[in-house]
Amino acid sequence: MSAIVSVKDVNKTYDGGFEALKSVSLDIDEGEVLALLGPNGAGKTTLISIICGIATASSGRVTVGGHDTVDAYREARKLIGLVPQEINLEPFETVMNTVSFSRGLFGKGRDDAHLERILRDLTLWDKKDTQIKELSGGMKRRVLIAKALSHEPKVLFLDEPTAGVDVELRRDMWETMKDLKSHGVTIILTTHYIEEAEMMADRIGIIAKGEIKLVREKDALMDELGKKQLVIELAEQAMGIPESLSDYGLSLVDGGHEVIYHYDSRKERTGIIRLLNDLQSAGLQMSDVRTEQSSLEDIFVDLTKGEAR
Ligand SMILES: Nc1ncnc2c1ncn2[C@@H]1O[C@H](COP(=O)(O)OP(=O)(O)OP(=O)(O)O)[C@@H](O)[C@H]1O
Repeated sequence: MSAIVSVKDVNKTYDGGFEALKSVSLDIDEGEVLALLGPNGAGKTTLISIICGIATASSGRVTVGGHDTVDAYREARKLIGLVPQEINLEPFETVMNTVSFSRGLFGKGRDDAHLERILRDLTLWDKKDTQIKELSGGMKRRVLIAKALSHEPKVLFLDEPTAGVDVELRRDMWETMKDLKSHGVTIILTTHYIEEAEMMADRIGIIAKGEIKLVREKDALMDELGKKQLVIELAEQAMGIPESLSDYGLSLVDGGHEVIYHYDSRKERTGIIRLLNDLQSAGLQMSDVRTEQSSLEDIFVDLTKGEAR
């Protein structure tokens, strides 16, 4: 896969001297879904705004489809669809006019079939002649997506697309995103919902205090940083860990009713079988065994500890 968006060493200092981005470099591959996670004020919107050419970087370079977002702004911008955080629609306009006007702004010729397809995909077709002011909040969000897709962009930026929407609509939005991905659209998504990143993303980027802390394949990230533990429930309360088991680094929890063993699931030998045998030899009877893995949320909290501002 080749990078469709390339961010090289971007810095952003706002008037007043606040450094919102510090040496940010990031390549986004064609067709992938990248989720950008970060606490409030981390710099996510600033980064998206710079890539979309709405804000200017203080230094560094961004290209989209090989076009420099400053020197070749128009070409770069044509490839991008942006779904902003805030709903900024004209209340008296109809859905269809809103979407077709947006297409026109990018100099694209009329294509009724394309607009119909987008509106149908987003279950807005029945509302095509309805004025924006008569739509629910969730429908307005979908209009924002339709608008962003009207000029057939290759890269779609979604800035917290499901903030404040109900569970059902959130699921609909996820379906929409999956559908767009299957049509080859590259998606960059900012979100506070870890579950959303876990569900949708191929790669996860974590940003805090204006710096990219890491960018990694989601599965690899969960494997690498997701600590695994084996929880062994004891049939009878134990008063302590027997001396013969001291090498395992076990902890006794739940008032002596559970033993916890941390292990690395990527190793060929996890030590689990040997431990279970040794527990038995030490006279500890087990009533149940389960494994637990830390979630993306645990990983995120670990990496951004104390970084919110
Ligand atoms: N126009 C501006 N002038 C000065 N400072 C700004 C401006 N826009 C943003 N900032 C500051 O830059 C930092 C990053 O803001 P940004 O909106 O990029 O964060 P974010 O990660 O998108 O946050 P959130 O999750 O709350 O939307 C914040 O401290 C913010 O106050």
